[in-house]
Amino acid sequence: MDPLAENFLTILAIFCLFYILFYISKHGKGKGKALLGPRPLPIIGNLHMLSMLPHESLYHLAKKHGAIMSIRLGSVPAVVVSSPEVAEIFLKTHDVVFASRPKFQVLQSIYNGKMGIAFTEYGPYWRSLTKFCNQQLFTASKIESFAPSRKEVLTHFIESLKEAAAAKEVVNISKKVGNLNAKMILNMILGPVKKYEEFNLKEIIEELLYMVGVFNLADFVPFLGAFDLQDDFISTMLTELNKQINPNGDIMDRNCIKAITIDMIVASLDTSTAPLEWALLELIKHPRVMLKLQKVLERIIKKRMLDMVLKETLRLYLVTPMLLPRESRIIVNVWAIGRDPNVWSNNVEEFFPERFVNRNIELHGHDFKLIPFGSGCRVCPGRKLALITVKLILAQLVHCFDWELPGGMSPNELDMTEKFSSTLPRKNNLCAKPIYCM
Ligand code: HEM
Repeated sequence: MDPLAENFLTILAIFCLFYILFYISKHGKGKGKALLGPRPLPIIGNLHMLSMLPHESLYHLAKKHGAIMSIRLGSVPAVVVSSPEVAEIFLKTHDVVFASRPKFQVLQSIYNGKMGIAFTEYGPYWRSLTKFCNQQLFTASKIESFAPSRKEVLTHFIESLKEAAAAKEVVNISKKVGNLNAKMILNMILGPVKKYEEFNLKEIIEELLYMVGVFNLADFVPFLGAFDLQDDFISTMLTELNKQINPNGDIMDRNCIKAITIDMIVASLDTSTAPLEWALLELIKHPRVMLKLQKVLERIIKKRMLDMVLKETLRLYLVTPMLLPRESRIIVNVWAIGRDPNVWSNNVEEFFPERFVNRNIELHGHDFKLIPFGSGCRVCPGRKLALITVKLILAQLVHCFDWELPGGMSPNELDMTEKFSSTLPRKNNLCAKPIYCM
C-alpha cells in the first residue's frame, strides 16, 4: 500500500478508536469512566493473565471489566470486544478502518514474498484477489459443479463406516471425518485426489498450523505441474496467469496463485472438521437432540433442525474464537459473545439447538450475535462452501448411523477439553462405534 495511504489509515484507525471509546464511555454502562481493563505489569503487560486458552481468560476478564476492555500484550495495547453491539461498531460501522492484518514476518518466507488473501493488508491487492475469489471460485454454480465429486467421496466414506459397523469396530471419527473433509475440499481446490495424496498434504498442513514458518510448502507440493487441469480452483486461477489484476500493476503470477492456494488449504481443512467433531460429540451427549434430528432427517423438512444443530455448535465451539488478528489490535472475542447470557439467556453453556426456533439468526456475518465466519470485508469467503460440506457430512453421520461410545463409556464421561491451535479442535480424538440403522 502507498505509505501515505497507510499513514492516513493508521491515523484514521486511531481517531476512530478514540471516537468509539469516547462514545462508549459516554453512552455505555460505565458512563463517564475511562475504558476499563486489568492493570498491566511492566514489560509483560497482561500476558500473565492469559492461559493456554486465551479466549477463555479474556472472557473472564471481560465479565469483570466490561464488553470493551483495554489490555496490554507485552508493550502492545489492544482492545478486546466481547458483545455483539461493540463488535458491530468495529466490524460494520468502521469496518474498513480496522480491516488490515498485522504483518507477520515469518509468513513472508512461507508465501515466497507474495501474499494471498488471509494475511494481506487491506488495500488494492487484497481487494482484487478477494473480488476474483468471490466472482470466480466461490460462486454458487462453481460450488454446485462439485456436487457429484462430493457425493462420490461421501459414498466411499459411508461404505467404510458400514464395514466398521458390521465388524463392530470402534472408529476414530475425528481422523475419518478430517480425511473425508480434506478429500472433498482438496478435490475442489487442487483437482483429483490421487495426485495430492502422493504428497501427504494433510499432514503437512497440520504441521503448518502448529509450526508456522519452518518450511516452504512449495518444496512439498511441486507446484501445479502435478495436477490435472480440470475446472478446479487452480485451473481457474491459471486462466488469469500473468494478467494484471488492478490498475496498480499487480500481476496474478505463479507466486500469487501459490499464495492463494496455501490460504485456501490452510483456511479450509481443520476449520470445517472441528465443528463436525463437536457437533457429533454433542449429539452423542444429547440423545434427545440426536433422535429429533434423525427423525426430521427422515422427513423432507430436514433442513431447519440441521441448521439449528450447526448454529448451536458454532455458537459454543468457535473455530477461530477471536477471528483472525486485525492490525489495530482489536480482538473480537466471538467465543465470549457466544456465551453472553444477555444474548442467549441463562442456559448459555447448554447445547440446546431449539434456542434458534423463531430466531432468525443467519451465519453470514450480518447478525453480530453469531459471527463464526467473521464479518465485514474480511468475512470468510469460503463460508458457503464450508456450510455445504459440513451439513452434508453431518447429515450422513446422523441419518445412517447410531453411535455408541467404546468400553461402555457414558456420554457424560466424554472429554470436552479444547486444544488451542489455530482452529480450536478437541484435545483428544473422538472415537465411537457406528451402528448402521437404515
Ligand atoms: C467451518 C469452516 C470455516 C470457518 C468457521 C471459517 C472462519 C473464518 C474466520 C472467522 C475468518 C476471519 C474473519 C475475520 O477476520 O473477520 C476466516 C477467513 C478466511 N477464510 Fe474461513 N472459515 C471456514 C472455512 C473456510 C473455507 C472452506 C475456506 C476456503 C476454501 C476459507 C477461506 C478463508 C479465507 C481465504 C479467509 C481470509 C479472508 C480475508 O482475510 O480476507 N474458510 N474464516
